[in-house]
Amino acid sequence: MGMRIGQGFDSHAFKPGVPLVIGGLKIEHTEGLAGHSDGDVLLHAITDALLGAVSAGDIGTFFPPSDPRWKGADSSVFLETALEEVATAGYRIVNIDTVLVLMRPKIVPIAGEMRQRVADLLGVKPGDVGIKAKTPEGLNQDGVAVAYATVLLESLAEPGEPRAMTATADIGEVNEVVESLVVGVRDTSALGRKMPAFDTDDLT
Ligand SMILES: Nc1ccn([C@@H]2O[C@H](COP(=O)(O)O)[C@@H](O)[C@H]2O)c(=O)n1
Ligand SMILES: C[C@@]1(CO)OP(=O)(O)OP(=O)(O)OC[C@H]1O
Repeated sequence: MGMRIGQGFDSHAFKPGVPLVIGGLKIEHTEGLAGHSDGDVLLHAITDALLGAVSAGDIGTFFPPSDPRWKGADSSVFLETALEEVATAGYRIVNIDTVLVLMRPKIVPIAGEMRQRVADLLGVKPGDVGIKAKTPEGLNQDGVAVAYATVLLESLAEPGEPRAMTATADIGEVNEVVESLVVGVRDTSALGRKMPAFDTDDLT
């Protein structure tokens, strides 16, 4: 069975006066994340992990930060495109694991809800989504939220199930091919090459 792995990373600085959105969830907090879009650091990392797994580029190649269409955009739009790329390449998600690195807010109390929301957006079961969080202890990055995502994909074709192959051919063309093969055999002998002689006496 064909498997593919992808990884994604993103970071956004905290900024007062904007809503905090992580993993598609609006979270009650004093600040949000700065960004051209809604700044959803987790969905951006997952989007890149999915695109990377099928070698389809990255979030910026599909949605350049210079394009005004993505100003304030809901990041689930980016995720949808990545999911389409995965499906077009012939894969589906096996599971996804993530790490959020941020000082505040505490993620564990809302991790279950976030897992459900991310699973819904990805079209997978909550049990196939990992949400973990760490503080940026010793990194001097208290004003930043960072996200890492890893995704495992499997081929849509069942193991051992050959891909359907169909072909049509004109009977005239088939006859021509058969004839050319027969002529080819004749030609071989005509070139004077020794043909293996089959003698029943060789069989003991
Ligand atoms: N924003 C965060 C950060 C951490 N947690 C939880 O706290 C645990 C300990 O984190 P350290 O960085 O101090 O090792 C971590 O394992 C999480 O369970 C959190 O919920 N939200
Ligand atoms: C999501 C996009 C969309 O304009 O912009 P941002 O919201 O700034 O997010 P980032 O992860 O910095 O860059 C990727 C961009 O494609």
